Amino acid sequence: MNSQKQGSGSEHKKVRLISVPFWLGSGRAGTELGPESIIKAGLVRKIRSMDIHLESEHEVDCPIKPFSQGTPSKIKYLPEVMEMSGLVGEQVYRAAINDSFPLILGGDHSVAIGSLAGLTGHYNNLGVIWFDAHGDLNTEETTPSGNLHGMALAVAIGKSNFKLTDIPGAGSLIKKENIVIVGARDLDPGERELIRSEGITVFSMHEIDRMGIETVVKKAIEIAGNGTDGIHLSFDMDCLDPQEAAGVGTPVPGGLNYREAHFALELLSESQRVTSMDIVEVNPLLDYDRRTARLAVELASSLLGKRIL
Ligand SMILES: NC(=[NH2+])NCCC[C@H](N)C(=O)O
Ligand SMILES: [Mn+2]
Ligand SMILES: [Mn+2]
Repeated sequence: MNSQKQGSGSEHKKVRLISVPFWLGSGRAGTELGPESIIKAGLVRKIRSMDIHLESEHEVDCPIKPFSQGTPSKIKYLPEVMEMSGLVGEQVYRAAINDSFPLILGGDHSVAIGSLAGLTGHYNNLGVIWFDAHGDLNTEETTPSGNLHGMALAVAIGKSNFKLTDIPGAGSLIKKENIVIVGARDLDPGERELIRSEGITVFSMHEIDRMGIETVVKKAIEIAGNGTDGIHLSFDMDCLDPQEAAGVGTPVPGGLNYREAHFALELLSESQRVTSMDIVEVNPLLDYDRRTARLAVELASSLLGKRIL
């Protein structure tokens, strides 16, 4: 179903919101409330106040209650994650072929497997920028937790036994040279090894401290945008410092501050190369006063073109 497309990502006139209330990839309930929380924090109002057509809102009817307990494995809830990914992929694919900008609200970061399944059905060669405190590059062998959100990128590039291409409707795997991780500061030993052996580009917090967020994001756009049909931005809210975004399942100190995050998204918006976005890991149960969800709304509007002046 490859209807190859050169995505310009220019002024995203049409946005399709795809809510994915799902937590089974994270081993901890709460992220299934993320989409509702982000919408209650004013996302729809914000988008409508900008010069953007909010074309439609979909809620993906994904499994909330586990059904795979009868098949114990080291990897938790694999059948549920696969079902969710197929359903999300279908919606994301439909948005993309309709020339809409898919804005996917997670859910834990395993929902990105669904986004990428749908997007690769449409784009032959997609770049991916992955904002995250983590690498999400564990495999069945290296995962310390068995949680699939910590494996999502490995799935996307085909390094785990469970591969993106196992999802019905997915196109090809994401090429490792087209992905860039930004904001990492908590990598497991197996992830470090994989990053080294595969030569995956990671701009950790160390590089952000050293070069500044502007240089890092410009380099990330160059790498993920080089020869690709578009860039998928997968934004794990835990890339932010827990002082800004406490409502995430796996907070790690020393993350991006408020202005760095906004500036990063403004630069990505200006580049006109981003063709889709996920916002994941918002867990309102761990939040204060919906602060993390409100921040997600502001960051999404920066990406969609909101400017101070
Ligand atoms: N998307 C996330 N928040 N991932 C957290 C992953 C944590 C840890 N590296 C794991 O594999 O379990
Ligand atoms: Mn993540
Ligand atoms: Mn993370």
